[in-house]
Amino acid sequence: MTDQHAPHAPDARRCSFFFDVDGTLAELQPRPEQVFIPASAIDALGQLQAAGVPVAVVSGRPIEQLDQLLSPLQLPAAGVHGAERRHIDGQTSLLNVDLELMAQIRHELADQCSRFPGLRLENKGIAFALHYREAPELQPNASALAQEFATRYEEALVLQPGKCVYELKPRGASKGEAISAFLEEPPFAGRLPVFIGDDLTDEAGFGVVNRLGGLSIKVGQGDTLANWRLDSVKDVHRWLAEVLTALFDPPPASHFLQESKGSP
Ligand SMILES: O=P(O)(O)OC[C@H]1O[C@H](O[C@H]2O[C@H](CO)[C@@H](O)[C@H](O)[C@H]2O)[C@H](O)[C@@H](O)[C@@H]1O
Repeated sequence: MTDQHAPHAPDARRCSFFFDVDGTLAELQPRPEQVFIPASAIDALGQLQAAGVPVAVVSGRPIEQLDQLLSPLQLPAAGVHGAERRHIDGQTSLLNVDLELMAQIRHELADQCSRFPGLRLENKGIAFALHYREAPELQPNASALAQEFATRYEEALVLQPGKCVYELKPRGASKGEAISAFLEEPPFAGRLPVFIGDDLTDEAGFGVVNRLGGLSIKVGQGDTLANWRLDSVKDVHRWLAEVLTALFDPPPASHFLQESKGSP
């Protein structure tokens, strides 16, 4: 990683923007249900969209939750790490998932998790997250349990480590695939992709964006495929404000974006 700053916020008229949510648009919180996106950031995203700039959110959360977090804005969205995708026309595509098997897995996981008070099971219907943020001492147990289920149900599930969480996502779900698919469709197609994310699940998106010569931006520390870096969620919000300023006024220099080097 270098300290080199990006020269300018990109020209939004030429870009398609993809934003991760937790740790990027929203500060992390002890519990998933405590998360919120500041109204100013929602407003900024709405202004971009209203100006005809394609904007989508790409998250590990289900789209239903993304709509609540972004209310009153409703954006094209990829949820559950790309397993669900809502297009610009409001139609949603879903990965083919065996719902009966997922219900059985949920049952078994809930049963296993009850052995570890403090370990929180987030049930997303077609994916599961084992959160240990509030009980860090349970990290090895969460890891072992997630690994056991990923192995036992390898035809259906893939282990996705995250921040104080081990997620079991449906096989085939990928943020990279979701961003690729958006970029094949109007209004995203033919524009420079910009993707901002903070976590391991975002690396697949960074890879896709890099191959297309776009702007990949990692929030915070850690090895990454991303070419640029922002230090914090607050810097994401400031950078977003810069993008808007550059869209409506002459572009100012960016003081927040730093070039990043290193692989995950
Ligand atoms: O892809 P994202 O939008 O970044 O979502 C990733 C996961 O975020 C949530 O978990 C994380 O954020 C929580 C709230 O800040 C935090 O408590 C937890 O430790 C983090 O792992 C969410 O609960 C997951 O469903 C998302 O997949």
